Amino acid sequence: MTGSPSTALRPKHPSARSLRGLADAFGFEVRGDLDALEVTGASLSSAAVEPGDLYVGVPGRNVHGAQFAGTARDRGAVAVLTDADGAVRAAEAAPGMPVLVAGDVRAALGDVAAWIHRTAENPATLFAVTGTNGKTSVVYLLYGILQQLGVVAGLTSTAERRIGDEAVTSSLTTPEASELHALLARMREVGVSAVGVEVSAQAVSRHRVDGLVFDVAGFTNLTHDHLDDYASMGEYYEAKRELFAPSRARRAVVTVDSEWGRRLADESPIPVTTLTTIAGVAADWHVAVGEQTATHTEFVLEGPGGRRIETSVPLLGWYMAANAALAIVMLVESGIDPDRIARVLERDGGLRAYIPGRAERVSGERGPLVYIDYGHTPDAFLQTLASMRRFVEGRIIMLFGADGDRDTTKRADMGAIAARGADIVVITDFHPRTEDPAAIRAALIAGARQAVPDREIHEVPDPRAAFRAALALAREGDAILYAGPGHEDYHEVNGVKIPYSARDDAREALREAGWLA
Ligand SMILES: CC(=O)N[C@H]1[C@@H](OP(=O)(O)OP(=O)(O)OC[C@H]2O[C@@H](n3ccc(=O)[nH]c3=O)[C@H](O)[C@@H]2O)O[C@H](CO)[C@@H](O)[C@@H]1O[C@H](C)C(=O)N[C@@H](C)C(=O)N[C@H](CCC(=O)O)C(=O)O
Ligand SMILES: Nc1ncnc2c1ncn2[C@@H]1O[C@H](COP(=O)(O)OP(=O)(O)OP(=O)(O)O)[C@@H](O)[C@H]1O
Repeated sequence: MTGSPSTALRPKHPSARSLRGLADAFGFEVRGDLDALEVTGASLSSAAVEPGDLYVGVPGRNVHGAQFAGTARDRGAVAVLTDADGAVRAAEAAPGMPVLVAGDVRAALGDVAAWIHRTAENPATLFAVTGTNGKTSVVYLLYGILQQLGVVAGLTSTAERRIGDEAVTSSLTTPEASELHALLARMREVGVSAVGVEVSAQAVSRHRVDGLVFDVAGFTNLTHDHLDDYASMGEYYEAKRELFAPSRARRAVVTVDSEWGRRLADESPIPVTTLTTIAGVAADWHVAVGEQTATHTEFVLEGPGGRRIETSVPLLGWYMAANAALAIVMLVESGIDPDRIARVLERDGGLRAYIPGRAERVSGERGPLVYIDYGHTPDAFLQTLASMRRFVEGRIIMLFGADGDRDTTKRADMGAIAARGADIVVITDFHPRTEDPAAIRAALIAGARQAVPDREIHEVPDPRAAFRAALALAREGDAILYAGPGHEDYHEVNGVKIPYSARDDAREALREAGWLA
């Protein structure tokens, strides 16, 4: 695998298409002369424009993108696509640059990007995964099983975008439509025939997956998160539900462990296959979770016609069995013979998957177990702690912080769940962004204290010092769960991304302590 800095992936041999043809195909009003102009890509970030691009100026929360048309032109953009307001700004910023005018630019972008990159022609099998927790995991599990089946696969997730063995770091969970279609075009060039796409609620609301029809859309769960972007859980649910419409997906696989999942299965207008981990809940497929160890989770998946797959996933937590089962059923719904999947999993002794920063064990054979996790919701805390309790012999020390400038209403619950589920709690800073980090820590500590007044709590603002404090408290047989940073390689303070990899730092601290060679 090759890692490289975050950068959008574009096709190496893009087709040049007539700008006039694009304007005609979409009925855009044209200002300026388009004749003889050709377009090879699209970007809605002026900094990411490549020569031959259509620069897409969208009205944002902070600024109107059209005002950066001058920078986009300097970088080689051939024209601007924007709205009426943006057209005025673009004319000021880049006089003489041709402008295409749309009513709602974001709403047009998916189809425009699909047209430019011809992604509707010979598409790969497309899988979408949504839900509050588990999206990245399911996308990696799909990718892993597809590779075991000998399929050249791709993925886009919060952690990485992957084309076969090539990987780049992600910024958004779901790329903007311009980037997503370019990525799919690049994947087609190298023969990728199946792609897993992690779809956030924001992506559906903001048209990032427009211009695509997924073959199978999967749903994991819905729990408290993003209530800064959505006014209520009901609105958050509605945003996710939109993915399960005939214009966006052909069929669905829905985990019906929760009330939200059952509601989605009932309300979805596309064909739905259901899956549950709960005995007694009616569903097409049932998952029985078996032995859970520090490295593996065993499970049996049973479905229609007496289908039975008994296997394991090399990841911690009952929910990874649920995630793996969802991936398997999605593959079955895409047309892959379940017996073939069963044979391949048996041949390989289970699923092969590595998910960066999802309960990733960084400790070695000696000393406390140390996991770095991406969990940043109350439910993720609850599930991971419960899973660890099943095999951790000693104490669990939980280290975490909470995002600044993001859903503040979940902080008390995060503190409370940590205090109830762990033996020692260490509170640190985690992307305070523009908020006062001390206030974020105070909210977490208040939640923890209210739930368990006598819980041992340490407050250590600097994450490096906090991990070392947690490690100093740990003995052989204990475990440290460092929740939040996952795969990330930065710490965001006041708009500045300071390099910080919890995984690397934890390994360094383990070496300093003599626990790791
Ligand atoms: C709330 C939200 O989704 N915002 C996204 C949105 O920003 P915005 O509308 O505020 O844009 P803006 O800053 O006003 O800028 C307007 C336009 O000008 C462009 N611009 C701006 C400045 C400049 O110099 N040049 C330039 O071209 C911007 O690229 C943008 O197109 O469009 C931007 C451009 O793509 C995104 O980077 C930005 O994501 C921000 C960073 C974000 O944090 N989004 C989160 C909420 C998000 O989408 N999260 C989900 C879910 C994660 C999860 O499940 O946990 C995700 O899919 O990542
Ligand atoms: N099915 C699940 N149910 C509950 N919690 C889960 C599940 N799968 C994973 N988790 C927890 O949620 C954390 C995040 O997992 P993952 O990255 O797969 O979710 P995600 O939906 O992609 O999150 P995000 O959208 O924030 O990237 C994990 O580290 C684990 O703690």
